[in-house]
Amino acid sequence: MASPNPLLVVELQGPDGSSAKIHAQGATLTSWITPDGVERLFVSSKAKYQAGSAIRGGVPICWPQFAMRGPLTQQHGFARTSTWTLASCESASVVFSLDETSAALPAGWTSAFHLEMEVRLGHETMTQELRVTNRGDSNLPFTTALHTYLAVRDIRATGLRGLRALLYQDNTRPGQALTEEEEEVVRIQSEVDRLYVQAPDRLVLEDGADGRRTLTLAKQGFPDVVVWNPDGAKASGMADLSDWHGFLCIEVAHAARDPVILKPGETWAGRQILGAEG
Ligand SMILES: O=P(O)(O)OC[C@H]1O[C@@H](O)[C@H](O)[C@@H](O)[C@@H]1O
Repeated sequence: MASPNPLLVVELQGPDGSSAKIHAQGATLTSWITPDGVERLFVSSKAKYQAGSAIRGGVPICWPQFAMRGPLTQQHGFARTSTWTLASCESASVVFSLDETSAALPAGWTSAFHLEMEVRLGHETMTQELRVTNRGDSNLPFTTALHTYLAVRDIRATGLRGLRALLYQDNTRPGQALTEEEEEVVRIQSEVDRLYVQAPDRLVLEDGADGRRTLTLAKQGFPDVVVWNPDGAKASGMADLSDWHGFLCIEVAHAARDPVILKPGETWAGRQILGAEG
C-alpha cells in the first residue's frame, strides 16, 4: 500500500454554504468557514505542514495521551504528528484513519489500534468525531483531547460561558486543584492553562466584548475541557506560533481522572459539535 501523503488536503462544502479543510497530516481540521464567510478556526501563519510535525492551529488530535498524562515522553501523543489515510469522502463529510502500521510510533509501542476521525458539515454546525478501536489482545489505556484553536478577534475581549464554579487543575500551578469563580463569563486576562473536570456538555464562546459573535461548543463522550492561551511571554518562546491574541483553545478532553481503558475489540467514540449562532 502507498504511504499516506502528508500534503493531502480535503476540502468540504456544507449544505448551508459553509466549508472546511482537513489535512492528512494529523487528520487536522484547519479551516471551518461558516456561511457568513467568517473563519472560525485559528491557524498560525508559522505552522509547519510536514510529516512528523503537529500543525500549530486548527484541531490537532491528542492521542494516546493528552499533555504528559500517560506513559509516553511525547507531549500530546503521536496522532497529531502522524500522517493519516483518507478512508472515505463525500461533499460534506470525510473520514481519515490511522493504525499502528502507518502511525509514527514511539519506541516500544506494541498495541494494535484503529483510529477514525470524521468531520461532517451540517446546517450551521460542524461535527467532529474521534473513534478508537482496540485491535490488540490486551487492554488499551489512553487519554485524549481535540485541541481546538478557535479564532477570536482579541483574546482580551473574549468570554467563555459554562465554566462557572467548576473544579479545575491549573497547569501553570501544577498540583493545585482550584474552583472557578462564580462569574457567568470567564475572561482571559493572562496566561490560561486549565483542565476543567467534568465540564458541562455545552459551552458558549463570546468573541468580542459586546458578545455579539458567539459560537457554541457541545461535547459527547469527553468529560473534561481544557482552556489554553499562552499569553505573550510564553508565546514568544514558541517558534511556530504567530499571534497569541488571535485564538483561544477550548479542548474537549478525557484527561483529568482515570484514562479510558478499552478492552480488546472495543470501540470508544468522542464527539464535538461546534455551532455558529452569529
Ligand atoms: O505546544 P503544544 O505541545 O502543542 O501544547 C500546547 C498546550 O496544549 C494545551 O493543551 C496544554 O494544556 C498546554 O500545557 C500546552 O502548552
